[in-house]
Amino acid sequence: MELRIGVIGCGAIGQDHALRIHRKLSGARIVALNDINLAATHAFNDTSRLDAKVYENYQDLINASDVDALLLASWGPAHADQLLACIAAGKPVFCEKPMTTSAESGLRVVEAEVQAGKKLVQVGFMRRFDAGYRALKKTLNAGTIGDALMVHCAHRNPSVPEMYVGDMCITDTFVHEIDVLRWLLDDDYVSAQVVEGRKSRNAHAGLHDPVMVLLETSKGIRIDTEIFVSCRFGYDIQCQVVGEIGAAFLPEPASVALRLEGRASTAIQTDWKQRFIDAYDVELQEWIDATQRGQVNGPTAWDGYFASATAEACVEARHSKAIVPIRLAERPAFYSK
Ligand SMILES: NC(=O)C1=CN([C@@H]2O[C@H](COP(=O)(O)OP(=O)(O)OC[C@H]3O[C@@H](n4cnc5c(N)ncnc54)[C@H](O)[C@@H]3O)[C@@H](O)[C@H]2O)C=CC1
Ligand SMILES: O=C1[C@@H](O)[C@H](O)[C@@H](O)[C@H](O)[C@H]1O
Repeated sequence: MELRIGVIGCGAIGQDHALRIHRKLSGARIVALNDINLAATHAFNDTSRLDAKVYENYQDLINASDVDALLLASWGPAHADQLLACIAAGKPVFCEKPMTTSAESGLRVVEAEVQAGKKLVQVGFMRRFDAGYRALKKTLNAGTIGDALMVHCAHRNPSVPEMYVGDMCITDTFVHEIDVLRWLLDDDYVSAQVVEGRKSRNAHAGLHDPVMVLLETSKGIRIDTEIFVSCRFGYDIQCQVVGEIGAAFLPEPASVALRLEGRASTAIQTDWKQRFIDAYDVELQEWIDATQRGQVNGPTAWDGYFASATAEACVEARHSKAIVPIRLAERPAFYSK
């Protein structure tokens, strides 16, 4: 039976996800849409020929009897209340990152799910579904480079809009590394430090760019990440794990090598949507399949809470210029691995 999905938040990624479900993936259908921008949602419904029902408020959409599961792609601050409504209705929900914008609201989602007694929430950390990260994890698990000691990462965007300000480099951008490195290393973080360097002339007024985040894990692994969102040259995601006897690198996206006019070159991607396009497909297809089996197979509400709590500690570390311990609530047995 087809999974009937309602989408809440029909902006950039909400539309992308709705279209990939409509055109590319199997086992599901978009039957309902909601967004605070109703006119744009009607226009999207018409131009994409989804033929979905447009709801004026998200509660009615969540409670509709012909909606089996929800896809949340509204702005981060709206996620917590919308997730709590999905859990109250007992419906599975895929929620884009960040799950919540504070540790406190993340914990409320975790507690509501535990109370409901059934895992319903999956968080949109798509890098866990990327073929390159999966290959890297396989290499680490095989012990090929010995135990991991250090990780060097970079998260570079060519530019960001004027509305991207303040600590979004951590809460919106670095949150991907927070999740994927914890999954990759199978380890939790114990402390965070954030260092600001020289500001790039290309960073807009509301932004100090780049910044560096240093994390330490419970096994003592040291992670450094450069976050540089006005780097100009491309959307460049780097991850190098250094082990006792070798180093393992995240594969670069495939690109034809050119020898031309006295130069050898390969292209660097410039658009985050293209860099992880296959990962988004795999992520949502696996979510549809698992939901139909009544399971959650991807990042859970606990992972979402963990990421929000770590991001919060990083923000505190940035402003205090101190090394901040990462303290979490006790993990409920409900989320045991
Ligand atoms: N996994 C990934 O790589 C990516 C994830 N995201 C995440 O997806 C979410 C949406 O991001 P974008 O699509 O880029 O933003 P966007 O601004 O293009 O779209 C957000 C939409 O949500 C709507 N909205 C806001 N509050 C709402 C509410 N209370 N109820 C219903 N609709 C509401 C807005 O009107 C807008 O249409 C964010 O949480 C963002 O961090 C965004 C880009 C990439
Ligand atoms: O989630 C995303 C954006 O919201 C964020 O702004 C970008 O920095 C990330 O690379 C992208 O994956």
